[in-house]
Amino acid sequence: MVLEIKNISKNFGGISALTNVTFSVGEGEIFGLIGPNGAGKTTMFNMITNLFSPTSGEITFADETVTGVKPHLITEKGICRTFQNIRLFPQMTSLENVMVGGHCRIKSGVFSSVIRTKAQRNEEGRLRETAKELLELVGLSDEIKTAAENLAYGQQRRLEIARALASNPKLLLLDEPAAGMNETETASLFDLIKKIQARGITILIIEHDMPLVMKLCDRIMVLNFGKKLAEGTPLEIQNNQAVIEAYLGSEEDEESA
Ligand SMILES: Nc1ncnc2c1ncn2[C@@H]1O[C@H](COP(=O)(O)OP(=O)(O)OP(=O)(O)O)[C@@H](O)[C@H]1O
Repeated sequence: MVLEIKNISKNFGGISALTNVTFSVGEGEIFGLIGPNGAGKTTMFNMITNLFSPTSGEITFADETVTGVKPHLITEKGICRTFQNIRLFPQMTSLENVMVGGHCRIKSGVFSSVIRTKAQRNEEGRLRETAKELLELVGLSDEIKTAAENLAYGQQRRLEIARALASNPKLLLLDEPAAGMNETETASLFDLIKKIQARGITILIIEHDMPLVMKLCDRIMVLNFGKKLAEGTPLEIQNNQAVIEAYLGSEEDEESA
């Protein structure tokens, strides 16, 4: 297993955002994390990337404990994420945004950056080539010089994925990548995520677009009120009575609200 989550709990003051959640993700899998609003999905991503530390429990990545490891070191170990709210540098070009994402793989230090040694220029050249290749992968080859703020919404989401890939992750966490996308954009997102999987990258995805989740994921875990409600293949999840009730319940709540 690439990622093992063991009995993770997280309390924010009096709120139990996660309670004793255990699951694992196998190498090369696309694993879906679903559940009603406020179920604890983003909190789980924040635990894995150690943006917040868990109240209790353990997380291992490639058989190594990563609980308590600083976020930038987590990236170095090979875990990278995108955020629910797009976090690009708006005035930088697409190419520059992706190059920033690859910066953690640069070895040259401050001194060589200042005097721009040959080694440093070579490294920057490699970074630029990788960034171009990733922009091609996500379908943004024609927008290399476009400032991120001038890209269409769906393009910005794909740029975020390219930037995350620039850190050369083994595990990619995608937080609602289809949010705000139209049907055509969602269809091309599906193809993109499959291409990323074909590169041998394991994917953990939070997504509310159920048709996309069911088509895309190898396995799915459902969270409800911070607890694991169910885990299984898309077919098992669709036929799980507790899951059906949790979703119908939340829809009825929304209707009566
Ligand atoms: N930093 C925080 N401080 C206090 N409470 C928090 C914090 N982050 C999350 N929570 C609470 O933890 C619970 C789970 O939130 P979380 O954002 O993980 O849910 P989610 O499943 O990702 O929801 P959504 O689908 O709406 O994004 C919620 O009750 C939320 O208010």
